[in-house]
Amino acid sequence: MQLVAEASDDDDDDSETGFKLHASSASSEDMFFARRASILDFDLRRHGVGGLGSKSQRQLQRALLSRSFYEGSRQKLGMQHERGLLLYGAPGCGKSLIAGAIGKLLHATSVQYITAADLDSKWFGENGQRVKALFHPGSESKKVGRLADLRLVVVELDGLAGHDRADRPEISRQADESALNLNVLLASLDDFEEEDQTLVVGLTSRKDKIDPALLRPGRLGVHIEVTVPDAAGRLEILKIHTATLFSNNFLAPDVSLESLVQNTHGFSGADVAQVVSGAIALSLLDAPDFVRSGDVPVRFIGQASFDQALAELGPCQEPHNDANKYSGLSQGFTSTSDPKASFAISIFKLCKAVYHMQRQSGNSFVACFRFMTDDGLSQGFTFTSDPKASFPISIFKLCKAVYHLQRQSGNSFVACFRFMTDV
Ligand SMILES: Nc1ncnc2c1ncn2[C@@H]1O[C@H](COP(=O)(O)OP(=O)(O)OP(=O)(O)O)[C@@H](O)[C@H]1O
Repeated sequence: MQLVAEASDDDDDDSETGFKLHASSASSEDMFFARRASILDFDLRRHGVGGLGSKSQRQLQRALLSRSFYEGSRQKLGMQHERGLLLYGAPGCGKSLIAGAIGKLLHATSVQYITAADLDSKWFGENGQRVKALFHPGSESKKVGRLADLRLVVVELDGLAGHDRADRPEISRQADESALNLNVLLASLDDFEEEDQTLVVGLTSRKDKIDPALLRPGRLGVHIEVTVPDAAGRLEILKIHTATLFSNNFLAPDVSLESLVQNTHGFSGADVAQVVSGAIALSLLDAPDFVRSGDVPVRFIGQASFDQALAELGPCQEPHNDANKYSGLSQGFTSTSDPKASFAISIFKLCKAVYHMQRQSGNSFVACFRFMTDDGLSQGFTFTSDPKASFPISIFKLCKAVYHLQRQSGNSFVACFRFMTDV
């Protein structure tokens, strides 16, 4: 467990739970006022999160609104707090970042991150008592009259609350521990009193693996999908990650964020951030004297460094999107097969998507495949269609190659397509 946000240095030690309560120097009234202002004027970009669409922002705003009311006013309105939220979606798209941003936006008194490893190593075998205590520190705040205190508990659910391990005897001990921790988590959420000053945010990249019992209203009842950013989202993320370079005048005039947006289709927020940090590092490596002196001239980082960072990251570094996201994209798309569907169905869906895309974009394509095994992604391959061959021949050859690889590697695949209109 890691305590990542603290409102004040003025701490009271809570020896029962082992966690610290932070006395806020602001009055309850000030805290509610600040919280209300940020909820009403909801914009996660201010807290460093780009690309979260207006629908998801609105959903989040609605879920947090009750936190802006004094207890009495909330009860008069008959409004109930959401006890928990679930942020789910592809890795590296900002789930943890959003959880942290929620903490800032709500002026949370503290934010605690808990992973399955924390629970397994520290609390397993203690009947979950300490885990329960972890979820109920809000009552301590109430006892000492800090009515505006709000704790955010962020739980990494992957590896904790899954139900997929249960039928695999070789990992039954892990499954037992997972089940115990899940039960403790469920019990803790159920024990919440209405006025508890704790909000739980669960994070997962595999919502389908989470026990549905955890996801019902009253537990982690609000589900917000955090998707791979679209072009507008990538621009927001690029702006966020280049803001310091920009304000310190380190970007050369030839840097075009729009061209980076065009060339980062299918990239997660983390990939985009990596392009920016890669460009900074590459331009500094080319000028060791500046590194030695620590005196970097203005307009130092040019488009070439960004292009090089992009080339090093590769066109299919992290194929993230799922099969339904292809429509309306002109540059390419990423498809992930449904692990529950047969291979034939998955490849049929993929071909349908490729076919629709091809009608918009021309004949030639580059396809990059990776196959998923239990251990993660196997190597996969890249396929470039022959510009002289007809589209059906090309897609047939691709399917044949995919079929052969699939026989060696299992059922599921991740495919990343790009269409070349001008070849
Ligand atoms: N939407 C975004 N806006 C701005 N930066 C982002 C965004 N998404 C990712 N990043 C960058 O990538 C980093 C990693 O993102 P984060 O850890 O929040 O992803 P995640 O979805 O929680 O990933 P995982 O599921 O692998 O834990 C962030 O610290 C940030 O630098």
